[in-house]
Amino acid sequence: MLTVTGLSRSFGGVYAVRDVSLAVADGEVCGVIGPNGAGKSTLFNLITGHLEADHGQISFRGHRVERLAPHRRARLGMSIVFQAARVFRGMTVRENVMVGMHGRTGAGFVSAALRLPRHRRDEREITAEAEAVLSRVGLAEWADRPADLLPIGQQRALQLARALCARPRLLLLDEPASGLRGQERERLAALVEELRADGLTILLVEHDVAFVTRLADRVVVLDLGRVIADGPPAEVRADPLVLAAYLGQSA
Ligand SMILES: Nc1ncnc2c1ncn2[C@@H]1O[C@H](COP(=O)(O)OP(=O)(O)OP(=O)(O)O)[C@@H](O)[C@H]1O
Repeated sequence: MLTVTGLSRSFGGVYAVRDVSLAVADGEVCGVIGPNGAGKSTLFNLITGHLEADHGQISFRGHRVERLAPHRRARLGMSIVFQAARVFRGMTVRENVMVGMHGRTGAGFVSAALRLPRHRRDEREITAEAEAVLSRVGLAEWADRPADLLPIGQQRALQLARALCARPRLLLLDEPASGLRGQERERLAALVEELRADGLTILLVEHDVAFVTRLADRVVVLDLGRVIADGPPAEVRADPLVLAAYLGQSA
């Protein structure tokens, strides 16, 4: 699904990501962890196209994408949930999902303004699809509530719903557990597990090691911009290099 080869990016002569290679197989949940400043966010932004690499290649579903703009990578099937993403205030949960879907329908502004039959059909389809995606993330009962009044865990689920509307092949999650407490974190983990069971491929960049090692089939560990371990969670957790990287940080 995704292959990253020899990817590097520096800021002011200091490498944030250095010669990173990794591969994510179809249907896999791949986690990326690492201590503070390891290069996780930089790697995430290089893969999505929000940062440009100095060197290296990124292949996505057989296409070379490292020079493509983010929206063109999205069109190939990458969908992103950003850490800092917000919901639209003053809109309901359902509207929050629908607003991103309008760009995808065939009928344009004129048919919408004149309320032509094609526009009305599109509206019906969009509403039905929004309902489906909200059920998928467990928000169906919240559809008519103002989105900004949802608890943070459900706002995170709403962001996932919006990302799913694009029918992605690869879902990229940037620190999805940040700011979530016990039960909310559990619910998000269950949701990611369901999406995996549906066959979605997921790249999960996350600070919370327990959250990642529980969900991921494979974990890539970064430290100081480099990959220091890559393997099944149990193996990675016992790796002396990984332990040293995290212990070094707490020391
Ligand atoms: N835009 C930037 N300009 C300058 N330096 C940057 C920039 N972005 C990242 N860096 C540096 O690159 C290194 C890696 O940062 P990055 O944010 O990718 O790490 P991280 O693993 O996501 O860290 P954290 O877990 O703390 O969010 C850090 O030393 C950081 O200071």
